[in-house]
Amino acid sequence: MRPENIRNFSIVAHIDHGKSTLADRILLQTGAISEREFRDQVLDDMDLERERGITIKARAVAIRYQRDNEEYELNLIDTPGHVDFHYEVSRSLAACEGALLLVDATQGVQAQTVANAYLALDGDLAIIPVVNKIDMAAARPEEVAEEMDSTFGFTPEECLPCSAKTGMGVDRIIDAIIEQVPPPPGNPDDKLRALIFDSHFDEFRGVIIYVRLIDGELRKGQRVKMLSTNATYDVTELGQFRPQRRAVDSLSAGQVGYVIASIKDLRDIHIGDTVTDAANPSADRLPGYEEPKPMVYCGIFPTDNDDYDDLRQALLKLSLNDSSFSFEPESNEGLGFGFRCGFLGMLHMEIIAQRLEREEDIDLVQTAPSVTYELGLRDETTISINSPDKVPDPSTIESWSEPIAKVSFITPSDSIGPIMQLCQDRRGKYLRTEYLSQSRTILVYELPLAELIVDVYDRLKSITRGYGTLDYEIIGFQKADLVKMDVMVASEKVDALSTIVHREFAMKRGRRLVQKLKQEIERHMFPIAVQAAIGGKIIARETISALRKNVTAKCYGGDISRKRKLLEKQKEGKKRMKQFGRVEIPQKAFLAVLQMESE
Ligand SMILES: Nc1nc2c(ncn2[C@@H]2O[C@H](COP(=O)(O)OP(=O)(O)OP(=O)(O)O)[C@@H](O)[C@H]2O)c(=O)[nH]1
Repeated sequence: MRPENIRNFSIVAHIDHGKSTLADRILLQTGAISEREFRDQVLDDMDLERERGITIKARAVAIRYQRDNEEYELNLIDTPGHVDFHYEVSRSLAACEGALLLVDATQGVQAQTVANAYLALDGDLAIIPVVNKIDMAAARPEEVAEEMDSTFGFTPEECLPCSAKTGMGVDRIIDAIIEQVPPPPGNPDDKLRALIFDSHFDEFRGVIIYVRLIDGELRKGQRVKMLSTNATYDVTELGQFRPQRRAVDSLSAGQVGYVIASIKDLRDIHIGDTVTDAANPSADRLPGYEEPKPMVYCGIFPTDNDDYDDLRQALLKLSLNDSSFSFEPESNEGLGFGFRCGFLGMLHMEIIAQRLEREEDIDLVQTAPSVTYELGLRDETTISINSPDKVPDPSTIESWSEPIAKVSFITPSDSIGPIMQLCQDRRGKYLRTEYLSQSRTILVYELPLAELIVDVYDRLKSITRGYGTLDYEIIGFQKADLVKMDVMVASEKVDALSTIVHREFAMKRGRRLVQKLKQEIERHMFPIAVQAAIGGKIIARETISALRKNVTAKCYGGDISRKRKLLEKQKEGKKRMKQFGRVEIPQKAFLAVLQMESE
């Protein structure tokens, strides 16, 4: 295929604005899939994605399309739409020359519409604005076109109206792709340079990498070299998804396709790397991308410790297909053996936890999320920690830094007050307000990531009755007055209950924590002091008074079977108790604290 007849494009949109439906509709209208296949959304091929309506992994489909006696190849590169997956969007966009910016005519411009539009603009892509769902009674296409004008400067005439559901307006979109997206620039006669923009692990074929050829030609059987690692591989198969996998003998400059080369481990592949010919290599590396680091951590423990090995296997399998997910063994006095897992964000965490429970059938205990902190030590070294038990002796710590997110809220204007209050309560720093239209506003704040992940998203939804959306990016680390808060039960320090808190909130949180523990720990034969402390100084205290608990006391009368049942139940309960000095702490108490939301 000549580069002049190739168009590489993506669809970017806020969640649920109809990206997958439009993608499928384009495939249907160009004859790539049948009416029946259209009904089973082909681009989202993971069950879980379909259920949540979120496209997680980027995929590419090559469409052959005939117009005016010319054959075109339209490569549609799919992108995820959620906040946690920005980096996947930008790496998919790096393989494109154009993007459809899709907006729901009933919802208007939302937080991820703005974020994705900027990613496309940063990548110098031709943007075609599309207003979708015009078949709906609640559609307000004129108003939404106005928002596109005030936010991005697209005139109402430039915005193409369509209904991905009925197919109305979709032909015009296909024409616009051919007319407005520039053909790929590369040279088929130059040395091979191909960009790896995605990869996934196939149980049967091993690693499958997705490439966009910039220059030259890639052939079956060719020995290729990865420029960042110098590793070489023989291409055993290459081809395109149309949308089924179809092998070809060669791909040339401008084309998009997949490569299979007996690569065993996803970790051998660097997304953003340049593939070249091993015998005749190009020296020029394409601009790559930096892999995102996990920012949000939580502990995942099997409810039943016998499931530990199964859980480890399951995590390993997941990490094979998702290089941004990490895990390492962790043990906790209260919860036993488990893993500390790292995620890009809250949604990423939720998806992985759900997948584990559903696909692997393992009951899990998940602790409250925390973030990565950077600690400057007195010996002038810096360490990163992602869990309170890794905090060194306080006397060695010079400073604490925490990740800061720039958060953009798009909200109905009448909710601005409560959202500003929410951000202030969460140590937020106000940046600016922009007006999107008469009734909707963009509000921008800096918030510590640790505060953002607690409940800001849920609170936004309830404040705005579901109409508010947010998007964030990590802008760096900032110094903060953080401390490690310890918990003592009957004078014994319980490491598993330590947390990292801002000094300003330590008192309040400490008080809540000891109250909670008081409720969860049963009375013993002696009084028990429950204390929260910072660096040896007690900041909160509760006392559990002494009482001899007799669970059968209420069962007067002769009902021996009921008595026995109660005693057995009590025995079972005991199994999940941990002894700390003279005190038994139930697993429930650890969870109550580890899952407690900070306020
Ligand atoms: N009435 C109407 N509904 C539509 C239209 N396009 C999409 N939808 C519906 O809107 C919902 C979301 O559509 P999707 O295509 O899954 O949205 P998406 O943007 O791919 O969502 P993510 O994968 O979560 O990013 C689905 O229920 C679609 O059936 C349209 O033009 N008209």
